[in-house]
Amino acid sequence: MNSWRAWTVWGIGVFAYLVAVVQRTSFGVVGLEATERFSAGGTLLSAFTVVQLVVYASLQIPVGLLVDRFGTRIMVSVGATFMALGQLQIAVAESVVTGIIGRMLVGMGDAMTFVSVLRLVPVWFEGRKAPLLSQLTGMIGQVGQLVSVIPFLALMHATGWTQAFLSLAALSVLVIVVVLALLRNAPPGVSAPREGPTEGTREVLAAAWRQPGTRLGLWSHFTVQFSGNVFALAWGFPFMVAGQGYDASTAAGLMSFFVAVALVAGPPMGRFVARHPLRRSTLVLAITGLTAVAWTAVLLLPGGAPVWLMAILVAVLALGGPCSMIGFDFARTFNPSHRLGTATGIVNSGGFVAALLTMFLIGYLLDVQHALGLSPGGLYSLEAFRVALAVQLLVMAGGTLALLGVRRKVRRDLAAQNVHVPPLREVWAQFRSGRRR
Ligand SMILES: NCCCC[C@H](N)C(=O)NCC(=O)O
Repeated sequence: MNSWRAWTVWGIGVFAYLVAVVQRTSFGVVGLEATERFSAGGTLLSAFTVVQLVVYASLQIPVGLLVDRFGTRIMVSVGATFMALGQLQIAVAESVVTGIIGRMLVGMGDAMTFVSVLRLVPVWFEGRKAPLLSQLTGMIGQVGQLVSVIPFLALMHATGWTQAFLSLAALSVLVIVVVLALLRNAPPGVSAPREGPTEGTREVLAAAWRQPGTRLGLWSHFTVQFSGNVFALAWGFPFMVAGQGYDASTAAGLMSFFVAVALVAGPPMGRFVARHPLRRSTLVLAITGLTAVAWTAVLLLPGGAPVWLMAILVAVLALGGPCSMIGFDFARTFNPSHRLGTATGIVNSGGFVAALLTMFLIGYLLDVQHALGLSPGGLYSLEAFRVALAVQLLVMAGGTLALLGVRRKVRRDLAAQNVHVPPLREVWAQFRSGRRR
């Protein structure tokens, strides 16, 4: 454990995840070229993203079950195969239907990667390192977005659509080769997933779900991550440009700021979680509260939000990504290792289901206001956005209530094992008397 071999295995897993993020985000950065190639407008193009996300979210639990049975090596190489085939398909696709099939294949492969890679951490490293390494996995993977925005876009402009997507397919082939050659599910002598207790699929799923810690992870991921996803993947750009009237370069700058904050916030959050495991859900609630306050300020300010206020909102939204990794920490610490993939899959479905639901509700509310003549400024007017985006507060409130309910159950179970979580006011009083002394 913690040997150079562990670091090599983890490094390969992280590389596979980074490549999955490149594949996931590659289509989004070539919107203009895609509009031309598929002769499709904005709504049809957004179908590519939505279909990909639906496939990704719906496969999380099956993938979790499969990784517990077959292990990371097989799942990541099968995932990379799907992504290579998907990008190959996109490279030659000329119609919307064939393009969407390509994105579905990419979504399938992408779905198999993160949950499988995260499973390597507790198997190859000692427990204290796990929160930080999980954060680093998520954080380094996000660099894949930058690979899409900079070298991939440059390649697209230099060589054209087909060559650029063929190169991405080749990148996933490289992942298959490296993973099959060097990645191992577990260190020698440690039981690999399929050698664990042989529970049936239904038993594993039921046991992972019955564990309140898994549900605490699910609701944490659900509540704190979705708003950032909705902003970055769907409505942030139209809201800033069409709703607030920012120019496109300011909006693009704020999007880059989002990625930068998400990258920087990971390690401190990992260290906080390692030091204060009993305060994990409090951190989730605090970031959710900040998100709600920031959205309320941006949506209520008469005459639109100044750029500095939007930057604060963007920074808070970006914290949601690393903070959502706490959900996986709950899955890891409350489940035995042979059920970890399943529990992680359950948790990971939370944020993405919430994001899809909210993206849909926002689009629906914009359409309804327009159809009823309630948005005279147009479909994407600031007034229409104020109402539509406010629906996020309801989704956040629902997630928070569910989180608080299951947290009570988790704390009761902990108390039965003699682990008591001191109330925050007690911790604060101790902290103050310590400082005075
Ligand atoms: N530093 C932000 C990492 C966010 C990771 C995120 N919480 C997540 O759920 N990722 C799943 C995936 O497949 O990317």
